[in-house]
This record gives sequence, structure tokens and C-alpha cells, in this order.
Amino acid sequence: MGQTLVEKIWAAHEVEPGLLYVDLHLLHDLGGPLAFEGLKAAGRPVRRPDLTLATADHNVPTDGVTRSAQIDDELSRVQVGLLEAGCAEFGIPLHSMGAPQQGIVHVIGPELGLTQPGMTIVCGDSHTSTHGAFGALAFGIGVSEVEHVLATQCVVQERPRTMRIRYVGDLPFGTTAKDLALHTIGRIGTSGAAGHVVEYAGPAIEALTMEGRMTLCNMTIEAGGRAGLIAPDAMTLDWIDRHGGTVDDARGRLATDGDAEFDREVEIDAREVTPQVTWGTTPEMVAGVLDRVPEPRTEAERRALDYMGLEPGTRLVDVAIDRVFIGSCTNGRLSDLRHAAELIAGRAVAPNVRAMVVPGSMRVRRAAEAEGLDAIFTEAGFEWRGAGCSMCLGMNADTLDPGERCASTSNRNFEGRQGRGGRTHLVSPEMAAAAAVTGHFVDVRDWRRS
Ligand SMILES: CC(C)[C@H](C(=O)O)[C@@H](O)C(=O)O
Ligand code: SF4
Repeated sequence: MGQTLVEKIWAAHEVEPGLLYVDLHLLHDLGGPLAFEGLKAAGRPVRRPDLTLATADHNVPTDGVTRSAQIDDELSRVQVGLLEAGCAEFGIPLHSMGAPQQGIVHVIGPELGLTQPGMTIVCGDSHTSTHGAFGALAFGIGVSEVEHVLATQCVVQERPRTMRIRYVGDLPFGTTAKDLALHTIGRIGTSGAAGHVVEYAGPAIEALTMEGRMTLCNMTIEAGGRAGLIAPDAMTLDWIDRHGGTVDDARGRLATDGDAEFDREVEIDAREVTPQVTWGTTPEMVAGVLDRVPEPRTEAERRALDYMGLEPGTRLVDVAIDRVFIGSCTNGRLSDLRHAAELIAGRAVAPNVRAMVVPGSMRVRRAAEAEGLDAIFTEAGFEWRGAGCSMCLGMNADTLDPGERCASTSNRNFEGRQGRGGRTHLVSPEMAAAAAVTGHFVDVRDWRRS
């Protein structure tokens, strides 16, 4: 019997049963500092600093501050400072605040040509699955595992179960990878992929750009998956080539064999995807923009509606918003900014809305500026910020006030995620841009036709 892509990568990295060799270890300012403490206490060096790369993203202010010592918030200042000190001590390359390549860890890995097919990639962060877009087996690990990888370049892992989500048909006009991801989670639920590594397949996947594939793989975690990945193709190799990486031939051809078997197979009709808006406090509480806020079926849904301040039966297009956040490792890449800017051009942010764009990396920011996207955004009334996680999780000063309602391109709409009492609606960059202009959700397909 043939093997799945994941089984092939697994077999090529298994040092002994349950122990995987790690090709690339990414660190950020939350997991890194704690792991360094552990290493220091044990008196161990970092085994392969050359296969390790760090960046500051979670705690970084986006208001132009370029040195960790200048961060107002004490905890954030300490965490970024510890990352800087630890990287210097252990010889780990770091893109910290003020560095030209600083950015969200899952944005900079691919952008630097480091993320490649067939690799094992780990990071102390659940959305490491993003890198699976390149045909890598990429997954999040816990802090103690980060320390273990730093010390040994290996990670203890239970063999994951395999799952394939195969899409039938093409994505309809005016819908995006984000809509595909949200629609999928709406179908299978937030534990629909629990314990599995998901391989995405089908014509709708082949037609996605690399950025779209990253968005989809990123959100695998929100369906409970361990990781998500897509077999490499010519587009993958071309993207890596344009970003300065070189891919080994055999790895570039990696794919699931025709007769391989998955533990689970799910089929989803991509033709049914519409622009999606979440109405609740988990990504599975989602509907099409033309739908209404549903009657709650469970206690959790009742609670979610209460928290979100929404009445069942309200049309989603009638829901007014206060804030817009375009950014995050889900949708903070150059093409996301381009798509939002296309809709913004020549229009203005609604008077009662505060909208911000936080590029996923400083490189994305510079590239966007070179194309004049920053001018489009600022002329429309958006704030144009520095790079980082920012309002995706609100660890810096970019947060919602209690009760504020936000159209956000990030991946989690949990209670308090963007600030205590804040209400998050997950959408695509296009939907966020259109909502910024009108002050409520709109069917972006109409705008794209006009
Ligand atoms: C802080 C970090 C560990 C966390 C994650 O693992 O995803 C964060 O990035 C998030 O998105 O909530
Ligand atoms: S952008 Fe958001 S989801 Fe991504 S790593 Fe940062 S906090 Fe996590």
C-alpha cells in the first residue's frame, strides 16, 4: 500500500519510534524566553542554532517603537528583552524589533525562503501549521518541547492520524481562501480534525495561491487539527525560488501515493462557499454574509450570542462594526493587503469606524509601500502600522474596548481575544475592507462585480 505525504515525511525524519528530527525550529517572544531559562538551568547549549530562527512578534507595539527597551508595557518589554538576551547568548539568529526582516513568525519563515516541502518544522505556537502550505509537516509544540528541541534538535511526537479534506469543484467568484477555511470549520466543527494531520486536496486547492494555501493551512488548528498541509507543485517551487530558497528535487515532488489510505476522508463542495462571517465565539459559529444570526441550539451558542450582543434573526449585513483589523499570520501578507486595498481605493472608512492595517512582517510593509498600498489605506482613513501579531490577540496596545465590535482577518474569535469584552467577527481581508467603508458587513461579491 502506498503512503500519504505525511507518512513519507514522518518516515524520513524518524530517528527512533516517536522521535522526530527537526529541520527548522522557529522561536518567538513568548515560548523562547521560558525555554532559554530551562536550558540555562540545565547548563545545556543549543544543538543547532543554524537551524533555529527567532523573531519578536506577539509583544511588539505597532506604533513605530523600534527597540524593546522602549516598550511601555512591562511584561512585554521583559519578554522581548529576554528573547534578545537568550538569542545572543545561544547564538540564535534573531529578527527583533527594528530589524528589516522582523515579523510574525509564520509570515517570515516562508518569506525568507526557509519553509520548504518535506521538512519538519516546529515552533512553540499552534499556527505553525501555516508552513504546511509548502508541503512541510509543521506543527506547534509546548514550551518544554521547545527546550527539548533547542537542546537536541529532535521532538518527541505521537504519530498523528491522517485525514484528507478533498474539495469538489472550484471556489466561486468573489470568495477567498479565508472563506474556504471558515466554511470548512463551519462544516466539520472545531474538533472536526482533532488528533489528525489534514492534507487538503482537490482543484480548489490547486487553484489557490501560495498565500491562500497558507491561510487555509493556518486555520487547520481552529478545526482541532495537529497540522495541515498541501502537496508541493510548480507554484510552490516557484514561490520558494522567488524568495531565495532552493528545493531539493525529490522533496519538490513529494505527494501522497494514489493507493495511500487516510484514517479519515472528508469531502466538501467548494462551490457552496460564500463570503463568511463568524457570529459567535468559536470559528465554527460561522455563516454566509447573507444569512441571519441563527437561533442558538446549545448553551454554548446561547452564551456566545449573549457575549456578542447579537439577537437571533438579525441579518449579518445589518450588524454594525466599530473596528477593523487587517493583519495576522492568517491574512497579513502582501496579497491580503493588495486585495483589501483594491476595495478601499477611492473610498473612505465610515466615520464611526476605526480601522488599522498591521502588515504581517516589515518586509510585507515595505513591499506594500513600494506599491503605494499604504497611501491607499491612509487616504481612506486606515491606520498604517508596524509589523506583529498586534490585535490578533491584543498583547500590545492594539486592543478592543469592552463591547466594541470588530471585523478581523485573524483566526480566533474567542471571548476577550482582542481585548476584554471585545467582540470579534472573523472575515476575509476583502470583507474587512468593505465593512470598514460601510460600517457594517456587506456582500463583497457585489463590490467585486462593480
Ligand atoms: C501565544 C501562542 C502560544 C499562541 C498560539 O499557540 O497560537 C498564539 O500565537 C495564538 O495565536 O493564540
Ligand atoms: S498573528 Fe495571531 S494567530 Fe498568528 S501567531 Fe500571532 S497571535 Fe498567533
